[in-house]
Amino acid sequence: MSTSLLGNLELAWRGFERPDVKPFVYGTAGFRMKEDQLDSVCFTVGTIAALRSLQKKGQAIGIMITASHNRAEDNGVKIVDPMGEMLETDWEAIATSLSNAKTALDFKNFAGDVIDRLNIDVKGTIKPRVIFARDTRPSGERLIKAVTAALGSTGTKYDDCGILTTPQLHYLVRSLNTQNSSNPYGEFSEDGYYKKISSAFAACMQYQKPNGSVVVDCANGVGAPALKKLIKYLPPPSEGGVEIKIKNDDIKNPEVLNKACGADHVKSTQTPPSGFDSKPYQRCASLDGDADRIVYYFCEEGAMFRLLDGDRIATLAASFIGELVQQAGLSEKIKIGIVQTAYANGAATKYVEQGLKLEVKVTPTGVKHLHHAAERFDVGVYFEANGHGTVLFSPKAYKRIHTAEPESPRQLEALNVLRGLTEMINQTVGDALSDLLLVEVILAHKHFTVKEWLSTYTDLPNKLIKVLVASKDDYKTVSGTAERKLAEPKGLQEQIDAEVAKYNESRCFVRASGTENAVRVYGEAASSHEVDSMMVMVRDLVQYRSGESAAAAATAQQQG
Ligand SMILES: CC(=O)N[C@H]1[C@@H](OP(=O)(O)O)O[C@H](CO)[C@@H](O)[C@@H]1O
Ligand SMILES: [Mg+2]
Repeated sequence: MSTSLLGNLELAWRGFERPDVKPFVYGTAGFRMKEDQLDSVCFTVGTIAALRSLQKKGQAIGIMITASHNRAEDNGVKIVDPMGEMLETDWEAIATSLSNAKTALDFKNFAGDVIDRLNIDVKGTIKPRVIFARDTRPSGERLIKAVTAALGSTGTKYDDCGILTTPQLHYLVRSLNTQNSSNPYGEFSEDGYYKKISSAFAACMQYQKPNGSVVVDCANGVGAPALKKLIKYLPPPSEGGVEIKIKNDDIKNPEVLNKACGADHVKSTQTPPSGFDSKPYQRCASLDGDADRIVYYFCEEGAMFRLLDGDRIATLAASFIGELVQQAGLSEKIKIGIVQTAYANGAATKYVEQGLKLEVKVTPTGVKHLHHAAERFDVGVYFEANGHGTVLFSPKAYKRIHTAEPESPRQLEALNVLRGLTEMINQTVGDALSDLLLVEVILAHKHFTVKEWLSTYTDLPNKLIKVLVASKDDYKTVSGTAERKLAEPKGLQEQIDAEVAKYNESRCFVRASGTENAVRVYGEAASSHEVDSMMVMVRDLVQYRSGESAAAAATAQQQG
């Protein structure tokens, strides 16, 4: 083991001592918390990225500093693996342990153990390689210093890629690592990203004209400058391009980041961003603060709000790609599947299975789970209901699409659009900008207005609420149920089942959030009235149980 690497880390750690706060955890969204508590965590992440790169024989690892849809006082940091995917689960646990080291010596010893245990060659000639980027939060600039301190101590070669969206950083990691391969993913630069997706968009749109404009709420986040740059590469409306009208693009004032706007606000409140006064049936979309989520929506006459969420984007994409595959004569060779979580509306699942006749897989919450499940299909469409998702083409499907010989002009057209989609859709992670273009291509090809898109199926009335409990860790789900059944607290699931059975077409489940200190309750039923009443009953059951366990814990403490 390299004593100088560990010695350097030990010394440098002293500048980024762990604050005396509750344990850090690398969760579904990496580390996320108040920005003023993150410096030591960022030092840890720099160290982890360097070790991971060494383990991967010098391939580049990515670090993204963002807290997505949270307000500006929060920040977060996550690690991107070599092909642009999320960090492997085993390393999440390593990152968690290392971030909780209380002294420089602990930090050094733990890092040393990881190096020994995983047989990481720190003495050889391979240099670690890391690239990083951040969103528009002011704290990002300070946190980068903690990252670079660790990268410097480990002799890592690094690039500061500046202010980018999360999916752009994922794109860059994969592009850098495939640069000299037979199948380069794209040019390793921000411009390369815009060039790749805009030229693919133009290829997809060569046969169709867009149907009106789209208004895009950028949540006053990094999506705003990125979308402005992207627009410069897209064909202008006068030449058949889509007219994109940008809203909420104030990145100078951190106060307004994600404030009453953005994809998370729109999805969870089921209302437009505040101050939005679009015409009835105007197509609108909202990005989140780091532009990896997108939802669409519109208002009917009388300001009735209609949401077109991740479930809608998934069904739209799967049906369109299915039609193209069939037109191209490839339906025997390319199987399409959809991946959802338990939060997908039951009507969407039914529509996919019975209307589109496609297979649905349901995974636990968290994009990583969906991504891995989608990789098992030839074409895997995955979206969380909140608008995070993408479409994955397997290497086999990619090859078939790119090498098929068309036998008619109709087949040629379908193949050209499919080929465009394989380049335009971000294959590494959900990407709001690439998904925006995807939806625009599909609506143009299908000649769909938002009204027609909405009419493909009718959502079951639903509600998602958050319940604050004494200890969310008491809530454990039964494995293999995609979090739809509780194993603990004992007996609670039976009580919920008895309650839910009183309502029509009802479904309800309870699980601990992976990102917040709370329990989430999701329910749907035949009418809003039934949903409301069922949710109150289930919430009360959870709260009652939580009160009981808090009281039991207090008694145990007193007795102890
Ligand atoms: C119901 C819901 O929307 N949950 C979100 C939320 O996870 P929780 O584990 O539910 O807190 O944050 C995750 C990370 O952004 C996202 O992947 C997920 O979809
Ligand atoms: Mg996000």
